[in-house]
Amino acid sequence: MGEETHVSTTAVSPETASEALAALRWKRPLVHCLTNDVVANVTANALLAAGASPVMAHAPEEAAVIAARAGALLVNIGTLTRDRVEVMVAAAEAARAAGAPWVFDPVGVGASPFRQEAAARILAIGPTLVKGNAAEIVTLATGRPAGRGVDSEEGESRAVQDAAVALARRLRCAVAATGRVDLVTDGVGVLQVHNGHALMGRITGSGCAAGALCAAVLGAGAPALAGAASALAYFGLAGERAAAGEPGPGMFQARLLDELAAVTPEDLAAGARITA
Ligand SMILES: Nc1ncnc2c1ncn2[C@@H]1O[C@H](COP(=O)(O)OP(=O)(O)OP(=O)(O)O)[C@@H](O)[C@H]1O
Ligand SMILES: Cc1ncsc1CCO
Ligand SMILES: [Mg+2]
Repeated sequence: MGEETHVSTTAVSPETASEALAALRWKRPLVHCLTNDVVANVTANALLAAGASPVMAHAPEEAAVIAARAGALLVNIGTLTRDRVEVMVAAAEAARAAGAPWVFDPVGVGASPFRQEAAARILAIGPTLVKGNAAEIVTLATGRPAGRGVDSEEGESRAVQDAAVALARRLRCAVAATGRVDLVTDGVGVLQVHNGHALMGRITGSGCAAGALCAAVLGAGAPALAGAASALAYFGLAGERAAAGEPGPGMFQARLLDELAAVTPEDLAAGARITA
């Protein structure tokens, strides 16, 4: 992947992010989450605090029906089982057939061949956005496991950006790689989201909530690239505000929910830091 891959023409203004948040609050999209056992509660609370409407529904009898009726679907493989893979495939196919956006979060994809094979099956259905931490995006792009367990050890590097761009081109979808700076690409343009705080990396489920918030913003009608960058800027700004006074991880998680509810579209217009 050469130097020509970074095209700096895909600017997203703070006003775009602000409008995306206003649309989310106005439309209150139903977000169907097929997510992991660790983060289901905090994900539902994050969506509610943001202004969306969460529903968690894993049963094979109903998952596809609900996915087809929802504003957006989130597929997160954090605590995968063989049965869940089948449910995820059926729900993703239903969302795609209904024309609803769906987000894939490849949690810990490098941890086992089982996860890698499941991810490949799910990706073949054609997500709107793939959102992972840097290690997960590098694993999907190269086929070689990076990172350990569900945590990223991948630094910010040109390699991460090249991996995200290559993956977006191959899948023909948007890709977001989170970390201290989040990278979002559609395979042509690359956006960097500078909002966030180191405490976000010290609580479980911040990446999972980020994926759910991306799904909510896309479910409210935003296009994939600008929508994902807007959602990550919003989440990062809430994290910055929650970190004021340096709380411990427990208080930080509670304050993060409070700030997801408190941040207004005007706050986001003033505080979003997105560069092309
Ligand atoms: N050092 C940091 N500085 C600023 N923001 C951060 C930092 N670390 C993580 N974040 C933010 O936290 C969110 C989650 O990113 P991260 O890459 O830690 O996800 P993850 O590894 O998938 O998390 P998890 O598996 O715990 O859910 C993103 O919105 C990211 O911008
Ligand atoms: C800790 C953990 N293990 C599987 S999923 C998960 C939540 C973070 O993604
Ligand atoms: Mg994650």
